[in-house]
Amino acid sequence: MKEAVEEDFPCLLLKSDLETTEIKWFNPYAKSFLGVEWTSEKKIIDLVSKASSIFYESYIKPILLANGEYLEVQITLLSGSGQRVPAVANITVSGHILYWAIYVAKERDKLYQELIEAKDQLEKKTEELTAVSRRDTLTPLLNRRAANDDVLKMISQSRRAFVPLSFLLLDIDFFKKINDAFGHEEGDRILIKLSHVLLEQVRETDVVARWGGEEFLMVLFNTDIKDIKPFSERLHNAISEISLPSGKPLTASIGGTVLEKGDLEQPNLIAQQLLKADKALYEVKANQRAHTRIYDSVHGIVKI
Ligand SMILES: Nc1nc2c(ncn2[C@@H]2O[C@H](COP(=O)(O)OP(=O)(O)OP(=O)(O)O)[C@@H](O)[C@H]2O)c(=O)[nH]1
Repeated sequence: MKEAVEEDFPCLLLKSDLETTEIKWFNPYAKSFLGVEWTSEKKIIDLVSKASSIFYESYIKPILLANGEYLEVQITLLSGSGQRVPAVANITVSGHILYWAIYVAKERDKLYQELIEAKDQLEKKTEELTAVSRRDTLTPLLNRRAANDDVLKMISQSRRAFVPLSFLLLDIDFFKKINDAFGHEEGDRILIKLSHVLLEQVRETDVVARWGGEEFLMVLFNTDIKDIKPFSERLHNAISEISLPSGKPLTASIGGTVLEKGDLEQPNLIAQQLLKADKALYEVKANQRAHTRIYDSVHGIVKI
């Protein structure tokens, strides 16, 4: 076997002056990689990027003076064609001469880049999957489980600094008749249109979900009984803008309740609030429909 000679080492080997950074010697690999001829004026700072040369002065040099070596330093080389090439250097110092062993880290950086991209894509996919798993299958609204999670967050926020939360259950009037008269597909289209109307009427901090078939849950943040009245009027008006194929307006009934400070200590808080809202909804359905009623712990069920 032939003896190893300078030409055989697949890394850049250099000797340079600690202070002036003048290159005293480099191996043939460095020569062909950098595309430069050796001249006594060549300096390390001519072979690396501007950032690396600043890094050399402010960081590499002091560490070499203190420790006598600096291993696995990341630098950017400038190749003969002016390309920026990531590299890793091991440097030792003897007297005022630095000994550099630099290996090109293009592949490692490519791999690292690919790993970062794969991680980004995974995170994006996870976000997409989470969004899909939170959404109702027909409408753009949250499904029941996601709404439950979000309302629990609203409640814990309210525990930290109390804000009233209004729970409203909305149920389309005579939806069975709509399905029967115009078909299930038309029924689905109405559910979607209504969902958009609900989303338009609430604030970003509110929760709107399809709670079941033709029943929807809205939890309005920082909203008490006096705020529900104008909201409910606006909402009933907006819903009536949805026309059925017969030309008649769509209507819905709403039953609600407001979470009060004292309620926060109760167990099964969401279920408790929904029971109250449901009682109010039952009253609307049993009477005029197309209106809102609120269950209030002091007054019982009140018309809005
Ligand atoms: N098109 C469609 N219909 C649905 C969907 N989910 C539930 N429904 C229908 O909604 C109707 C609900 O009927 P009911 O519970 O009797 O209520 P309603 O006819 O609206 O009567 P009131 O609530 O008393 O005004 C049923 O016919 C269900 O089949 C859905 O995803 N798409």
